[in-house]
Amino acid sequence: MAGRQDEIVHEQAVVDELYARLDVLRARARGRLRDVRREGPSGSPQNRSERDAFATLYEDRAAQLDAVEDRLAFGRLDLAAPEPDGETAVRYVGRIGLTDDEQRSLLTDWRAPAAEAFYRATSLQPAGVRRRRHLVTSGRRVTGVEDELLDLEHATDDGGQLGAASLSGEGALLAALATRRTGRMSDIVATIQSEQDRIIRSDLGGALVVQGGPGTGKTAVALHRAAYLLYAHRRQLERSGVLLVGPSRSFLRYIDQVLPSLGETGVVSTTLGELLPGITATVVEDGAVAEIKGRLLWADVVRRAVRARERVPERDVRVQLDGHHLVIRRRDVRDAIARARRTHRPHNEARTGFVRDMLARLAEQYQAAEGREHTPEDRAMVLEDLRGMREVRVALNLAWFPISPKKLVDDLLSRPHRLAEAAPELTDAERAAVLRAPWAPWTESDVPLLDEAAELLGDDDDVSRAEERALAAERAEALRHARSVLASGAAAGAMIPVDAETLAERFASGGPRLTTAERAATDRAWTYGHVVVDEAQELSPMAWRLLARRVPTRSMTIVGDVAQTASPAGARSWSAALAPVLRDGWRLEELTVSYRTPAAVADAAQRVAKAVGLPASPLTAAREVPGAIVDVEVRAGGTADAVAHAVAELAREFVGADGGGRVAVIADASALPSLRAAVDDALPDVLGADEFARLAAQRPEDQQVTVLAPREVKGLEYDAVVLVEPVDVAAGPGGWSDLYVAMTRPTQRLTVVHERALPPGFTG
Ligand SMILES: Nc1ncnc2c1ncn2[C@@H]1O[C@H](COP(=O)(O)OP(=O)(O)OP(=O)(O)O)[C@@H](O)[C@H]1O
Repeated sequence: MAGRQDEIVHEQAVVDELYARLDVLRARARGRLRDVRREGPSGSPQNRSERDAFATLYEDRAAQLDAVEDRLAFGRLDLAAPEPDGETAVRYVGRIGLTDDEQRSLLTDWRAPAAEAFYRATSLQPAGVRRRRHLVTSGRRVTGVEDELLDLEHATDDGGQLGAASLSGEGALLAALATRRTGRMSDIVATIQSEQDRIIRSDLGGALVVQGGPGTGKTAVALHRAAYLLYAHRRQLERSGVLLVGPSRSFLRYIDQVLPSLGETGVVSTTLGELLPGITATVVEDGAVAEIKGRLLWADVVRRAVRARERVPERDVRVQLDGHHLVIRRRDVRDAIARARRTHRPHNEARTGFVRDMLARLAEQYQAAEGREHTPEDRAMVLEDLRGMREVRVALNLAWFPISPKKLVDDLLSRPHRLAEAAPELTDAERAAVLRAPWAPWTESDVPLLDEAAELLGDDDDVSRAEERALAAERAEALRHARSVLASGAAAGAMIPVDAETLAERFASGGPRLTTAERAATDRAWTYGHVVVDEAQELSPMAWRLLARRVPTRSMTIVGDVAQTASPAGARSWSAALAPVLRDGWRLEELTVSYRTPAAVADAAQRVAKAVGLPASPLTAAREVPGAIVDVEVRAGGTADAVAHAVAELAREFVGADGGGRVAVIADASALPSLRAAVDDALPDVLGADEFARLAAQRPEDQQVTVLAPREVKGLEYDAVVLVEPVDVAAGPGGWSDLYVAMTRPTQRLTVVHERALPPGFTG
């Protein structure tokens, strides 16, 4: 024991030194920020924008250094041989890389190649590692060390354990898994397992699908991969950005601390419903309608709907200019439409050419009617007159109607004749299911249709194009300037890795605040360097089309579980879901260890999945928790009381007054109101009025005790779950998948309350 205590004292000294260095760097970044701000708003606009740009860099750096306080250093590698450069054979691994003023490495960033062995080395393949040490810390204090000896030849009897176990840093891992849930996901950087690390560090190129059962760390891995890719491919990704698509706002909130704690803030996180600027689609739609709207055939439907706005009139239209009769001839319109279509430009943009063509034909008729050759000035005037004539405008609009994506899709979904014309492949019943009132609120499955429409229509906005050209010129100028600033060494003192392009963008954006993420989030057609999709099994074929457009390189990380698919529009097989957009251009990785659920819960969920034919991946639980399943069978009508009693007891056991600990009741949506009332009745007696008042005052997203439907707990987790009448959950909109999701939410305890028989497999 004394040996171990000595080790802790030794590591404390190292950790103290690392925090001291962190404090120095923080003070420096703040000092520089103060200096820049002190200069005030004087000087030329160029100087001001330069100062703003540097201020942002220092702010970012200060924020990054603040974010890494918790568990700054968590690992140590003792290497078998001195490294080639003669540096020390001991390497510390932490949240970020730190060097001293002479650029000697003090701490290795977990994402650096030099840290890889910390996650991957095993006693069979030690990769030069003799000992791997996990540092257990609380605040800045080292409270323990956990050693694994990997290179058995050099093993000494120093209390370390053999690294043959399949879990690395088992003690640290199990401790992390057993801690109370806070309602926010935390990073797993200190305990990433080797099968997870392989995925996190997988190449940037191409699409990577990560399939894994519930609780295998898919979300955690996806987030750490985003942080890794931003580190390993910073130049490429910082400017194009990374997009993270999650299933709901509450899910995004659940994960929103992970990337900042890894020092990364540049990821655009969104749901599909909020992906298009100017649209917030939060209405939950009936699954059957979502399925119809998610079918790929809508690509053709929307295309036809656009084409329907380019149409030859039923008859020629006669107009008069200065007493001369002119005819908007059907055949001219047909020719002009054909010619405009041949440009393959979006509808609203191609319209300009169509109108110009038609006006030119009318101007020719006018010249013929006048019987004299027009000078260029005459011609310009005639064209101007024609353009100003109301009848001409109306006739040309009818032939080629300028229309916004919203209007096009709204018309399509609210006007039976438009839908019938554009979607002949749907049955009458399907069309009736899809039709809704004009300007009804947008739903999530409308978003891919709106995006499809926006692609085909384009934005008829000459102004924005002109602005873009001006911006490009401004950027080029800023780049020239940034290069000269860098050459002058002005950024060197900042100790901030910055290249000319990044600096130029900061200069050119005219202000300090416009990050890549912000610019990307407001530009519908932005193409990202990488896209991460979580709960990807829920996406419809049309949603995949939309996402593929966001990343022309197809560099994607797609994580999900086809056994948890609740939406009828979603996927039951990755091949089927991805073939239309990726063909076979994707690679598959599987995660098989459940870190969340206790073994008994994971086993029960697997048995049910197998019994009902869900495509569940193999799943081994990382840990046993005694008494993890509690079966409460009640007489008819006794459910609400039993649930209330169970929740109250679990709240007493798991919920802390410090805000830690989460308990959820999960039931079919129809049962929620009565269960909520029963729980609210029971809690004060068991917990006391004060504790109940504290819980009742919590905001919905922070509630430590909640009553929810399966779709609301997707991707989330709780210390304890009360699952109510499993057969009813399975009969709900998400079917057996909903039950599978509900069963696999707890980290410690699953209490099942039921009046009717449990589903097949539940009890083994
Ligand atoms: N290597 C690890 N170290 C510590 N905790 C881990 C590790 N891997 C996963 N976890 C924890 O396990 C839990 C489940 O992880 P996560 O939510 O990423 O799983 P998932 O596969 O996305 O689950 P679901 O399919 O239910 O959405 C989380 O609390 C996560 O922090």
